[in-house]
Amino acid sequence: MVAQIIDGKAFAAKVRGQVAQHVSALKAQHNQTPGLAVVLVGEDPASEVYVAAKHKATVETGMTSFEHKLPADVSEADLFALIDQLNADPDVHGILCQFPVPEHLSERRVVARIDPAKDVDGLSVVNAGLLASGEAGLVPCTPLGCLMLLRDQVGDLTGKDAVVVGRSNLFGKPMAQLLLRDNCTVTVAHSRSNDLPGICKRADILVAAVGRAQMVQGDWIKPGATVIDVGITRVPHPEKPGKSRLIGDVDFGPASEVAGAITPVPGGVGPMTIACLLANTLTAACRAHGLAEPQGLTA
Ligand SMILES: Nc1nc2c(c(=O)[nH]1)N[C@@H](CN(C=O)c1ccc(C(=O)N[C@@H](CCC(=O)O)C(=O)O)cc1)CN2
Repeated sequence: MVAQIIDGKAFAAKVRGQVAQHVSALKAQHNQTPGLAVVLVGEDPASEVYVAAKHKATVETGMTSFEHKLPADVSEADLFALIDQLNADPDVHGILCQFPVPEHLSERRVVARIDPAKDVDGLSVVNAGLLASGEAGLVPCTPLGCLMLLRDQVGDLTGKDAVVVGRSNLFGKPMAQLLLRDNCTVTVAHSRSNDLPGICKRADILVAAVGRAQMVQGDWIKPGATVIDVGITRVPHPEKPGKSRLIGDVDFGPASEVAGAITPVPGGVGPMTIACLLANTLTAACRAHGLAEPQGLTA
């Protein structure tokens, strides 16, 4: 079997197009423009690239982008003062602080300071609780993107055996909640699970987010399974000295000979993260103005 390659880049472009259409209607019918504020602390090169990509995508979909760059040694008090100001700003519907933050700051405390209704990363305890209790909140962007790819690829997920490898608050736990909400039978496994290969081999849907490059082997995969690879590790390029390339948590070559469908790295899950951030910002703006939420762009 040769797996179908799931084109996350193309799907993300489709989602961004849908967001842009809704934004245009929101402006025309209600004179409202969704606004996203991104806070970057310090000068981490990868974070600067992601923040620039978020700004570009926000503007391209017709939303307002507010960028705030703070020095690496900013105090927690000064960062919180900015977040408080953004929480109170009616033109700002979504707020996020790009991670990682410098060591003297706590990601948990930063997220907790953001108004849950504007927490478009969906990482606050309030939004995690809403997701776990099946209520409407804001869902973390990468799991939401994976769910959209799975619904598009598989159709109805009811009754499928889904295995999520990884148990982080950022990804594994919300991914498991979303799959459960779509009626999958969900197992959350991790690097210390007994017989990880055997657990993975039961999965109709295998989501790998363990954070170890190429850990999931081809012979761990059930023939015909749908495999979603969330890992992104930058490694030296084997053939181009001085260059690097990205690899996932799944050993792609052997896995794609067994799976029915698989996301590549890059070009799979990654682009969905920013597309879903825009979708969440639109959802937050609609809720703030008491308007109907966009269909198909939420969980
Ligand atoms: N506050 C947040 N911080 C971080 C998040 C997040 O969701 N919220 N996620 C990551 C970084 N990230 C977005 O912020 C992100 C990561 C990867 C991609 C992406 O499109 N990756 C491409 C490859 C890009 C490349 O060539 O380097 C892919 O996988 O195809 C988008 C966004 C950490 N911080």
